[in-house]
Amino acid sequence: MDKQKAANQIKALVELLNQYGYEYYVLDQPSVPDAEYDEKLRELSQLEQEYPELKVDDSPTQRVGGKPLDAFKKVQHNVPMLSLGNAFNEQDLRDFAKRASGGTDEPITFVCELKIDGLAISLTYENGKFVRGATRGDGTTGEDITNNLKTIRSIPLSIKEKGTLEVRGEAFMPHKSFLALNEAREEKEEEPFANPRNAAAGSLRQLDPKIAAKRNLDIFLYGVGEWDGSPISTHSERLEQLKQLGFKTNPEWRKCTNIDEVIEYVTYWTEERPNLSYEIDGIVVKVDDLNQQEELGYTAKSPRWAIAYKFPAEEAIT
Ligand SMILES: NC(=O)c1cc2c(N)ncc(C(N)=O)c2s1
Repeated sequence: MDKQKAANQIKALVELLNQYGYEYYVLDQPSVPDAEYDEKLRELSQLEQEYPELKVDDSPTQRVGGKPLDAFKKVQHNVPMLSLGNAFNEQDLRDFAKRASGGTDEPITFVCELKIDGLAISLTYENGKFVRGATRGDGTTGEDITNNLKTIRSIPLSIKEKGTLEVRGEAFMPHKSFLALNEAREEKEEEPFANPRNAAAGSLRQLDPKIAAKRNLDIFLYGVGEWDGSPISTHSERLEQLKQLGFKTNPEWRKCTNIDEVIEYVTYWTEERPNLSYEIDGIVVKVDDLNQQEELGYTAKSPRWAIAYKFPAEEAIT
């Protein structure tokens, strides 16, 4: 095959395989059997071996790349990644809603989302390419873990969005991956991880991306940092936008037109939580309207327009 033909074939295979990967890892609705995916991946790897200079950054063969690092570089978050104030009971939630309405009884629309028990991360895309992934760190300075995040199959290596876009979410280890990992560790007489959150954090702190790649991590995106994207007026529109851009968002979010509906949602998920395939440690409640969020602003370290309801700590099953 001549070089131009190889370049066209590589481009077509990368696009096709990324679409297959999106269907499988983001939508959980594969359109082709695994064998077909594997066959196309083999064809792409062979072409890239024959023409290494034709490799492109968003090729699925580049997910587990990079040599082990000596250390992680520090990175600055231009838009700080803030922590959330906590609520521990119904009254705390009602007090939050009262403050959010400025003490009036004017009804406020909230968005409730599951609080994923993982590691807060930031993903930056430039001209559609995934260029940097970082931990939250202390909110203003995090660590560059790009090579490890590239191994998470539900993170797109390219999106159809020009300019700079920074999205934020939670990387986590699904229950199934956690149980398998601890079983393997016990067989090797290694210390098991105490919980999926520690396992996810430990995996993303690996200096060798080949180890992170084996940990079957996943991610849900739920917000943006730096983005001059199309103007929208609510957080719920933001969640829809993230989904349209090809990001994996958690499907259980719900718009609540008053605090009673928020409490209903919290009650439902307190019961339903054990049936999820991943760990959650609470519910995040946000004011939906972005102008109202701006009016409410921030305390020194948290937004006034959001709160994290924390589930009561589970008694350790002895
Ligand atoms: N610290 C934070 O701001 C957040 C932390 C989390 C989390 N662990 N899970 C979900 C959300 C969400 N859907 O907004 C947030 S927001």
